[in-house]
Amino acid sequence: MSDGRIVVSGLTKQYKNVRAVDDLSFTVEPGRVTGFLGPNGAGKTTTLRMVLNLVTPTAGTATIGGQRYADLPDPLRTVGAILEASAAHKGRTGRNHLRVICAAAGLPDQRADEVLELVGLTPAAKRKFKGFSLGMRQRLGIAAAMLGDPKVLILDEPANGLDPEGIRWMRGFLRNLASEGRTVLVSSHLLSEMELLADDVVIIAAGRLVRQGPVAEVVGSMSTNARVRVRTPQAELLTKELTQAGATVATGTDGALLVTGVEAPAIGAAALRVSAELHELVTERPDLEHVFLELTQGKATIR
Ligand SMILES: Nc1ncnc2c1ncn2[C@@H]1O[C@H](COP(=O)(O)OP(=O)(O)OP(=O)(O)O)[C@@H](O)[C@H]1O
Repeated sequence: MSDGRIVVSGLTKQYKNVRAVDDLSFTVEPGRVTGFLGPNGAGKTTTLRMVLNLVTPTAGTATIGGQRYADLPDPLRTVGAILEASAAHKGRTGRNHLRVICAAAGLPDQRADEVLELVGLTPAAKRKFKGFSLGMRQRLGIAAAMLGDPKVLILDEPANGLDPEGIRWMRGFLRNLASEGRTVLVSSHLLSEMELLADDVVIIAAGRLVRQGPVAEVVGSMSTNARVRVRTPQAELLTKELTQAGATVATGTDGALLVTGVEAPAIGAAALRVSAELHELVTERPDLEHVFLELTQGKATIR
């Protein structure tokens, strides 16, 4: 096993009526947290399942450190994964849940306590799973994934339902794992979550790749279309002046002008030139989640 890089190449999964994953290719680098992002039903879980050899691809390959999961000599110590955070016996304590996994994987019992410590669950070690909050369940899932001290971590929606404090903890935890040189792949359907957690992002919709790159770059490319909201009694006059300056002007339902293509200072200057009185001049950055939905929705058919 070399570096823990995940390479997905031409991966496809055709269910009876649904092409859940469609010729998907991307790379996940070690030493970074990569967000795997897509709306519900985009094919994230199916992709992760194929990477982990739980679903057989219709076409294409997925490798981890150059090998398919099925060919890894010691998969549990190479890859840790959670596909469902809340899967544990209700009456069992957190520690016992982990010990059962240790026993099955041939790991020493003490490893259970080590990973509980790692995820900050030591105080709750003796509590029964049924009393765990969602955040604690997520942490326990991560603890289980860490049992084999894996080089690669694959987490399906680990931040789902976490409060801001939980997300902050998750960020620190995942960053730390990446800084140790591990490969960390986390899925989510929320861009805002990935902005907080990930270095890189792979966006899919309807089983296909939409964007891939550093999260700041991808988000930057999505938020360029700022719009300025302008209210003036001389709407017609200002519209003419702005259009001549290369702007696109639409009128909102409330009569305000919605201007794209020029920034607020240029609009102020245009208003001054034609002596238009300004009652409102507000730059509206598009809500990223909204842009993300637009970016992905166009691709989604009924699935
Ligand atoms: N075993 C299966 N048989 C038939 N269709 C399936 C099966 N598993 C998934 N699908 C379909 O494949 C598509 C992709 O599902 P998948 O669970 O991979 O998406 P996802 O991005 O993980 O979504 P979510 O965030 O809702 O879990 C969906 O349309 C789903 O209904």
